[in-house]
Amino acid sequence: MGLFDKIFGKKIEEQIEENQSADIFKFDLEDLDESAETVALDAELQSEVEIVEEVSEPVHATLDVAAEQSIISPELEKSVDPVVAVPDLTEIREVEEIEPVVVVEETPEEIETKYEKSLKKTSKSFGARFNEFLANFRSVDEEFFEDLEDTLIMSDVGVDVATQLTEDLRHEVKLQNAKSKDDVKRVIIERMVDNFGESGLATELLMHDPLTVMMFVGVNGVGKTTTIGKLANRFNLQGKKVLLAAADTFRAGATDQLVEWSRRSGVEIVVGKEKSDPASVVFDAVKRAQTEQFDILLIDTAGRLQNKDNLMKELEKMGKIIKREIPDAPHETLLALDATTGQNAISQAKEFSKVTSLTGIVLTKLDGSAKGGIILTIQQVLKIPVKLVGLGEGMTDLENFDEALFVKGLFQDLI
Ligand SMILES: Nc1nc2c(ncn2[C@@H]2O[C@H](COP(=O)(O)OP(=O)(O)OP(=O)(O)O)[C@@H](O)[C@H]2O)c(=O)[nH]1
Repeated sequence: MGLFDKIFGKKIEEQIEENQSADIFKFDLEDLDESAETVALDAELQSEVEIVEEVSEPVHATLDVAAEQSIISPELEKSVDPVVAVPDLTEIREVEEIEPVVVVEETPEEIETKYEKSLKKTSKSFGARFNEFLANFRSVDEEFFEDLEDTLIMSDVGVDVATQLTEDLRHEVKLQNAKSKDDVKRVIIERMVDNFGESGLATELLMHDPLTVMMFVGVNGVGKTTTIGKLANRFNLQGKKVLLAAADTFRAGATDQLVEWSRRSGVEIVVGKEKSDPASVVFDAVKRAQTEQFDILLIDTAGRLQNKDNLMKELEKMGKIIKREIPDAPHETLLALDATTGQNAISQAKEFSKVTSLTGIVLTKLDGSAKGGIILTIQQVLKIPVKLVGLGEGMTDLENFDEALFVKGLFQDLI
């Protein structure tokens, strides 16, 4: 049974044979394979990593809950160089000291309503385009399919997916002998929904015992820090011991922002001095997470696509440091993408895929976007599962990605 049947519960005609030509996926994931260049880089990084281990006692601090001032304490400000040994300022906050967070368990209905509300803009623009297209419907001819392809492209489905879908629909419309406007509309939506459901990608976050390490990557401003804050809060409410690592030491203010989220969600954080080596923050955080038996470590990173080589080196270095302690970690490397950027998000995903192996996508700002249709492209073209969606700026506005709720929110005005 296709996703369409599962969601909308209506009987559909027999599906045409699944069209699975591998070459519809223009994005070639073999770019991810380790190249000779990467291996050479490893050797180079190896020596850097050693320095981190031997020389650097990473600078870290835990926010004093009461303190309103900067997270960098006076002692830390005085320390000359993060590579030179500095006093260990880390302290673990007692759970009692942490600000109480109101626990509100969401019902499935509430989650569904959230999806619906967040997808309003997308489904409105989707619906409007399709209704306009169908209003011009005369007959199923070549012009019809050309217009359909244009409509799909304008709906942020992406050129490759639009072309493939149109091709599928040519067969399907014939097969189902769809002639009337309603028949055609129905076939189009069925095919789109079922195509989506056929991705077969696992959308759940991968959790590991005793420690789950999740690394967040993405360009500036897409919502990494906010997502980490929301997730930290969620895990904390589930009774998990959560540690944050502020490994974006490049952008002034990035650490402060994450510290604020740690305070709001009531979890601990490891921070580095501004411009210190992000890998040393990661190293320290992993060590602490292990020795102090944290359940989850969430790592925030800097995203500077304008400098791909540096980004690659930095992510590789962090990856090596994590793997040295925990060979199968990071268990998740999640790319945050801003839904409002539409197809640009796809280009970002392709670029990041080249520098690091992604396990999933967090699609943020779905609530402010009319371009939620890009989820269809992300899953079909990139073959990377969307695992989380950001549905607002609030602490609880993060949901696991649910295909059925998404599709329902996207298409229900058209059914
Ligand atoms: N409406 C909406 N806003 C969001 C969502 N997620 C994040 N934002 C907002 O997006 C802005 C940027 O979010 P950040 O979390 O700072 O982004 P970032 O990727 O960490 O950015 P850098 O720290 O600069 O790398 C903030 O104003 C957030 O409140 C979301 O799901 N919905």
